Amino acid sequence: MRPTVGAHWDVDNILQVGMQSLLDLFDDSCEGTMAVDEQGRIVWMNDKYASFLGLKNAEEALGKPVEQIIPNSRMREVVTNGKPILLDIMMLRDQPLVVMRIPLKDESGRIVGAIGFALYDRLQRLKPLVSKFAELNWALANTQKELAQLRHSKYSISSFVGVSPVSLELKHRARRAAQLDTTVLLLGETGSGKELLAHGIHAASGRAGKPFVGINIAAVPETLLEAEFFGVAPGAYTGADRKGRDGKFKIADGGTLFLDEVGDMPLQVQAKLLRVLQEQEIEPLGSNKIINVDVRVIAATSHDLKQLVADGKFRSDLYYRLNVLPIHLPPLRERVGDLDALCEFLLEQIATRTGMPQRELTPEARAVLASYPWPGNVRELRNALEQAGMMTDSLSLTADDFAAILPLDNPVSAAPGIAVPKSDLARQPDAIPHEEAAREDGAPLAPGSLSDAVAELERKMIRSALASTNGNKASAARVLGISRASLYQKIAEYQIVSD
Ligand SMILES: Nc1ncnc2c1ncn2[C@@H]1O[C@H](COP(=O)(O)OP(=O)(O)OP(=O)(O)O)[C@@H](O)[C@H]1O
Repeated sequence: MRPTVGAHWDVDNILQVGMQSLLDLFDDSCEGTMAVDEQGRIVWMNDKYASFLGLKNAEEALGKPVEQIIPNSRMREVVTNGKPILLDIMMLRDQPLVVMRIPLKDESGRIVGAIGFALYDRLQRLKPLVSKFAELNWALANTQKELAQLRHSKYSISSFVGVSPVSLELKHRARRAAQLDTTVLLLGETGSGKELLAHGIHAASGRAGKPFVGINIAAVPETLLEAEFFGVAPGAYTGADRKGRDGKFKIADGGTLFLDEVGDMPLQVQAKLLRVLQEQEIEPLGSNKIINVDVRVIAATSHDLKQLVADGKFRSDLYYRLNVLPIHLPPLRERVGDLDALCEFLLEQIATRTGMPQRELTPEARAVLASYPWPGNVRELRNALEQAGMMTDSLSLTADDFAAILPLDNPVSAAPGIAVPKSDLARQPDAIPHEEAAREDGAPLAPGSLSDAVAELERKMIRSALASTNGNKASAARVLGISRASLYQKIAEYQIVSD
């Protein structure tokens, strides 16, 4: 027995009357009203809403699936889960509508449909809310557009500057690779243009309109790599990842995923990558749902992958899977015929970026550059040109300008795994020779905490290593004898600015 209120009212009555009054109120104050059945088909609509929607009359909408008449409608959601949406803003015909949707249930509680109310002309009191919504919508659309632009390739194959026969052949191979939708493996020393070429291949491929997503495997801590690749399901973790997030494979869906420094991938992740390459499906962490993806992989490495396979550090099955279409990028010293074109291009780029006048090279300077082994390849060449330009006001860069920059007497070893000459370290303003750091002369060190001193030493060593490898982190990590992941961590920790 339900409790009664007063003499003539019982609770059921109050609810019924209350509901009727509420519906009347909404019907009266809302311009648009409509109802759907349990299948999401429109069963009723008022004439005002019909005319707002551009229909001749309400009958035109009857019996149609709601989305056919109102594309953004969430009425079906309400019918499916039985939960009301009491206040929502919906864009319709480029206009914001304040809407309310309520499920309709029969006496047994079964959902039989839903009713919706929309306000559009009389929004005066809700104006601040609606303007805020419009602002946020606009900002979101802009950000999405920017992101999409960023994810599109910045370069084409012709951005790879090179006129020597070997470069022309390389670009020819890249163009062919672009037409085939297979995995590509780019092999070459650091700074030789692997990433640039990967962008170019993507841009020349049928996937050009879709995202180009890059990931530097060496820069991601091992523990985060799987999440970075495959994503995280909502609720799998607490904290920032609580809501879940897409992995790079999902983001690159339809486009190209560039796996830089693939040789640095831990064995456990290699097994998972192999599966994705074979099946074209991923399983986000913490979910047991398989998601299909359509991604073309371009992998790159400066390591000898075959050697890594022989050493048991790289899976041979993954190696064969990646090595379908290998492209070898020769080091700069093997294509000196490109130097003039490259210098001209880089000097122009530097001038544009720095706002300084564009420099030229004297014939002697060209000869000096041609005789240098360029272990850091084009990246090192650009740094050398920029440094030389900063040291003189003259429009011409001479051999002397480079003498102070390039260690000609003591060339850096050309192979990856660079041995940095001491002269190199000493030339850097921050460098501290080992002798000084050790203070074998017994001179007292300034007092202070040991950890501060160690941090300072680390900072200086990292700066020196980066400077002597022209900002190449892979080589700098090797010089320092630490993993690349820890170098990246320390760079972030000490806020060291590097290329
Ligand atoms: N042929 C080229 N023409 C123009 N710019 C080039 C060329 N090769 C390399 N570069 C430039 O040199 C820099 C290094 O190139 P990139 O990052 O592609 O090398 P990488 O081989 O991927 O190096 P890493 O192995 O260190 O990642 C970039 O700024 C790139 O634009």
